[in-house]
Amino acid sequence: MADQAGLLTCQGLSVHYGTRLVLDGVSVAFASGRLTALMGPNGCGKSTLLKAVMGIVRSQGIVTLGGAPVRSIPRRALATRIAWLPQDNHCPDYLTLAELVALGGYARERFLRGTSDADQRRFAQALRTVGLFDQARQQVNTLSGGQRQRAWIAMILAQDTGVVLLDEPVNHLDLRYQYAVLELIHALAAQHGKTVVCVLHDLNLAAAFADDVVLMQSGVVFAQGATRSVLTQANVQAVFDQPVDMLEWNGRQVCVPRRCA
Ligand SMILES: Nc1ncnc2c1ncn2[C@@H]1O[C@H](COP(=O)(O)OP(=O)(O)OP(=O)(O)O)[C@@H](O)[C@H]1O
Repeated sequence: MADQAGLLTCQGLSVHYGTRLVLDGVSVAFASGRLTALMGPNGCGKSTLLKAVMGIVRSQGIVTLGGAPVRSIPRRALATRIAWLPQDNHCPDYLTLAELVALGGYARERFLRGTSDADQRRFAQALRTVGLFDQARQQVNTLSGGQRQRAWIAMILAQDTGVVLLDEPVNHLDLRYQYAVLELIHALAAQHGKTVVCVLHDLNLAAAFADDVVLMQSGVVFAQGATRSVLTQANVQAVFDQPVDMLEWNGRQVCVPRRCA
């Protein structure tokens, strides 16, 4: 049974940027132990939904975690329960990889105590997991785009929260690391019981790794549920305005876009 403490819900969530409504009454539930892919065309509101959950943008509606309104949770406590990896991440030039990952443990540090041995072990393990342990002393700005992306993922792992929100975490990654990182993200849900929400553009990666899909269009939820029931030819064509074939291969759905010309 899903852990209710990790249940993240949005009820009637709306966001305006200025006078423009970009999220229109979104109601979704993200269960623990499951990897949910948040999908939809560019500009449909995926990042805005994650920002609204984190309270980064002003919203109407209610977000709850474990039944309690997220707004009622103090920011520092929230950082021990929800980790959010935005789409574009920047850090000061001088920061090393080890220092970046250690930032993930900041919310748990106790006043004047610094980091514990257990924290240090967790940071080292996070770096090993993303294959960057040997680069720990290297400055983040000297890493390649893909290595940098893995460094940020290590920071999120070091934060060790029950809920993990990832905005396009496999951007810039080569084929091997797309799969390695998504295996890892899937394991966070499947083996560690975390609630994992991941913005993905690649339908085939979603079909391979996601338990559930929330498919958005123009600020609303077009379909949500088990991956297989959401990633249908009709849904995909309607939302992306692109003819596709959905094939079955090795018990998995494969999306093949059709060339129109
Ligand atoms: N700070 C902002 N001010 C004004 N409009 C914004 C702002 N941030 C996003 N928008 C607009 O809100 C809409 C939703 O943006 P959002 O970034 O949530 O989309 P998305 O689904 O994550 O897109 P993508 O797949 O391209 O990352 C877009 O039309 C975008 O231009």
